[in-house]
Amino acid sequence: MAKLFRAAIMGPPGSGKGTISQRIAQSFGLQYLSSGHFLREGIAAKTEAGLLVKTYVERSMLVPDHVMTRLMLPRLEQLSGHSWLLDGFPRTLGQALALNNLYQLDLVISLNIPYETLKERLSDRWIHPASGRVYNMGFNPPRVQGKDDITGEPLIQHDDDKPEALTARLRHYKDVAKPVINLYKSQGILHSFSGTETDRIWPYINSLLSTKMHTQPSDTCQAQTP
Ligand SMILES: Nc1nc2c(ncn2[C@@H]2O[C@H](COP(=O)(O)OP(=O)(O)O)[C@@H](O)[C@H]2O)c(=O)[nH]1
Ligand SMILES: Nc1ncnc2c1ncn2[C@@H]1O[C@H](COP(=O)(O)OP(=O)(O)O)[C@@H](O)[C@H]1O
Repeated sequence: MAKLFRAAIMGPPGSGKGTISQRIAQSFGLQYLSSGHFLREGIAAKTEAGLLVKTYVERSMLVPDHVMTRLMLPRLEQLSGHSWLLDGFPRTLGQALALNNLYQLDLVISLNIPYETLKERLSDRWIHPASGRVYNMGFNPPRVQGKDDITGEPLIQHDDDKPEALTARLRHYKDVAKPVINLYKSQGILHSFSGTETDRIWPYINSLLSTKMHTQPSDTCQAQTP
């Protein structure tokens, strides 16, 4: 059997993790798991996990590590036999160490995007809540304004994408992400990308993954894009 490929993508809110993950999933056939989307799905379906995390997610506060690992690690177990890409998990050192005990990641992508760019993008971010598909009125607008391309259902904006919530979110992201980034740097698997446009960063990520996965081919499972 081909060697499985396991990757994670990190970056502040609005840095393009979801956009790039969808491209990676489509191009390379990895299973894509977004922690934020997974949590919101549970909240919408009122599952036990959803009820547990609701107050944290609604206030943009980090869900405690022990809850997060209890939810995410069994999801990864279900993906055994597949190559995967994680977006939004691990977010803290505690989560990274818990993941590390079970899986050795092959690659971590870290996105460095200027603050002004993040602010602009998020004020214009629209989401299809059921699937997690992301739009931006300038960069990738829906075909019909305010409607999801696939289902035609209405798009929404997250409250925590508003500029007043953003500065605190970004500061918090940096503090929490630093030890995680240092861990992956020390393991030699961290690849950082800087810029203001996803379309300019994407060719570099595409080429990195082609090289890495060529020497370490993924399984042939279907991409599961949200
Ligand atoms: N203008 C512009 N918007 C972008 C670019 N890349 C992504 N976006 C949009 O910026 C917003 C944030 O991107 P997203 O992938 O959701 O970021 P995440 O929070 O890191 O997952 C979304 O509305 C995207 O459509 C870009 O290069 N230019
Ligand atoms: N790994 C995680 N650890 C703790 N909380 C998380 C994690 N991933 C997601 N969350 C929760 O879900 C919310 C939404 O996550 P996400 O969609 O990744 O948004 P963002 O990156 O824009 O903050 C976060 O504000 C947080 O409450």
